Amino acid sequence: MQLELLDRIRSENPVIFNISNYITVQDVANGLNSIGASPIMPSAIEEASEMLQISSGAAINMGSFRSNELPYIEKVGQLANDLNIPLVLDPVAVAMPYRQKVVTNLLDHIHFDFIRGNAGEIAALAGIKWQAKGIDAGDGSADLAEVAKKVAQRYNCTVVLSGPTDYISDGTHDTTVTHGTPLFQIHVGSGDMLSSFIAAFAAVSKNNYFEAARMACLIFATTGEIVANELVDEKPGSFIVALLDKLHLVTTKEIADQITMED
Ligand SMILES: Nc1ncnc2c1ncn2[C@@H]1O[C@H](COP(=O)(O)OP(=O)(O)O)[C@@H](O)[C@H]1O
Ligand SMILES: Cc1ncsc1CCOP(=O)(O)O
Ligand SMILES: [Mg+2]
Repeated sequence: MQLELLDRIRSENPVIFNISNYITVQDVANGLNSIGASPIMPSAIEEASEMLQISSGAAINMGSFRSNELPYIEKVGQLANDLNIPLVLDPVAVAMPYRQKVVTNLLDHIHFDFIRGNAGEIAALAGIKWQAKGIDAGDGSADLAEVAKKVAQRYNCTVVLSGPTDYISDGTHDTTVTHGTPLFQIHVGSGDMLSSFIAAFAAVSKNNYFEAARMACLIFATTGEIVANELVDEKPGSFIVALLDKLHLVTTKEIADQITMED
């Protein structure tokens, strides 16, 4: 288990390029900054290349794209592939038909090293029956480990299917992260933060993308769990402030003390 990837993010301070949604862009920027990475969120197609050349990871979030931004999104994806920059896709609400068409088209042209979504989103990409609900996971009875594995094999990438348990698969290896807190669900942007964290962990992982995904999930969820244990009531506003503070301060020893032998 490479908890030291957290220390490496803090010492290397990798630039992480993001196409964010406009709802949670500030959480993503502050989250990356808190953990020790350096976020950048450009929007002009003319500067995509020069911005990617200074970046060590990239995350594309499909939460609020406009159709006229699709050429920019494709260009960023292609450039990240050309430059060998680890690339994460967050297919927000992809069970909706128009988004499904756009995202599957993107996946046909660009190689994403990671796809991170909730159960509703990853089940939609797997073509498995599931009652998705907009940006939320929704309901269903599929075997989530199998759902993650199917998408990983279909797109030759590492998949993180997040939720109360995070399922991680690269199509060959599978693992889970069982830490976290339900408070993540009452803060819009938790999933978006996790997707950009995966890019930051991948940036310092020396191409061990399965471990990067596992450590991003474990460190994010465990930090949230530590914060939730210190909150007296269910307070979404206090949670995000305390989470950003703790992401900055948490040590690998605190994480190691919080997790169990099976992790
Ligand atoms: N009920 C829960 N208990 C513990 N952790 C959770 C719970 N729901 C979500 N998480 C955590 O919240 C983070 C965001 O995941 P998720 O809520 O699935 O994404 P999204 O916001 O895209 O739906 C992940 O780190 C996940 O482990
Ligand atoms: C509310 C909303 N609408 C489109 S994207 C978005 C934010 C999604 O954030 P997350 O997937 O992290 O909950
Ligand atoms: Mg989401």
